[in-house]
Amino acid sequence: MIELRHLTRVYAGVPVVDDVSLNVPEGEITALVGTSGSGKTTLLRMINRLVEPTTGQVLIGGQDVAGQPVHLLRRRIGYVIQGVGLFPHHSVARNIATVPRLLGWPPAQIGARVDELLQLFQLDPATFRNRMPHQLSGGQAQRVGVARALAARPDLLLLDEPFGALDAIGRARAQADLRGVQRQLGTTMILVTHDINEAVQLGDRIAVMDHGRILQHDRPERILTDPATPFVQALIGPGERAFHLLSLSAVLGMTQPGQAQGPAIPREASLRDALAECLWSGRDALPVEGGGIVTLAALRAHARQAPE
Ligand SMILES: Nc1ncnc2c1ncn2[C@@H]1O[C@H](COP(=O)(O)OP(=O)(O)OP(=O)(O)O)[C@@H](O)[C@H]1O
Repeated sequence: MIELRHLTRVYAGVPVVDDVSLNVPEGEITALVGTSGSGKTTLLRMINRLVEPTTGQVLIGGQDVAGQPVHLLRRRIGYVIQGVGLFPHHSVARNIATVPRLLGWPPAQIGARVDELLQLFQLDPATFRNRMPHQLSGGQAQRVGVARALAARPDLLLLDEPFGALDAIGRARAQADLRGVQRQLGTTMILVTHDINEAVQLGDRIAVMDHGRILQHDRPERILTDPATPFVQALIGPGERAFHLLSLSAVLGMTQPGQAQGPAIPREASLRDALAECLWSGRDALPVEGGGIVTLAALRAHARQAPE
């Protein structure tokens, strides 16, 4: 567990992070979302001590980070920023191996870890291991950046707008990869984003920030159906709420017995995808791959459902 206790950072007499207390559970992604200048980056950087708090504490596994040598702390905390910052004169493999080398891992173990991570990010090791950063697309470079941050199995991964520079398709792919890798490795992650869509897609929990304070910290479903303040409601965008809710669940959980016409939808597709397909193809029900159907009526009911 990562505990932020009464964290405050003051610049020129103005608190840009203002008495923030937050518990980040292990093994989950917490998305920190808010408008530009709300203090997200400053809050994130106080966790790995790139910014020192004016007052307050950060505890990781019960230990105050203030008492730990910074270079040791940062080896345990991965950090990914927009634009990646890969070392331009080092190969992909050498970039990913940065922290394991610092830690003195045996070369065979480093090589195996590099290949394992490349595979996790769907980059064929034989093709990508020896490439130089300038030979990668933006999306590939971003994935290598995340792989590098994960190489030495950090306790925590901090991500600051990691996909901000990618186009929509690259971003969707990188988000899906990150989600998959997080599920597989169980790494605790804190993700800063100004994109509520990204927060809903990736966050097991979402913390909404405004003017240096956390306005609401909860499961995405709760944030969507029960926004704590008008600001949170405005950030979600009332017109998008139903679609966000549908994007949180898969077709699999909404499948019912029956027959329907036309092409089938994959079981792992989101309910939002199913709705889009119903509207696009003019169907009231879709067959689901592997059996059963999903109906427009069920989708409509789900989009209005308040969480229990
Ligand atoms: N080193 C600094 N000195 C003075 N002011 C700073 C410093 N770093 C950040 N600030 C100010 O603190 C406020 C919060 O900045 P921060 O970068 O944490 O916000 P953010 O929510 O991450 O914004 P963005 O989404 O635009 O990156 C801003 O008003 C910024 O100008």
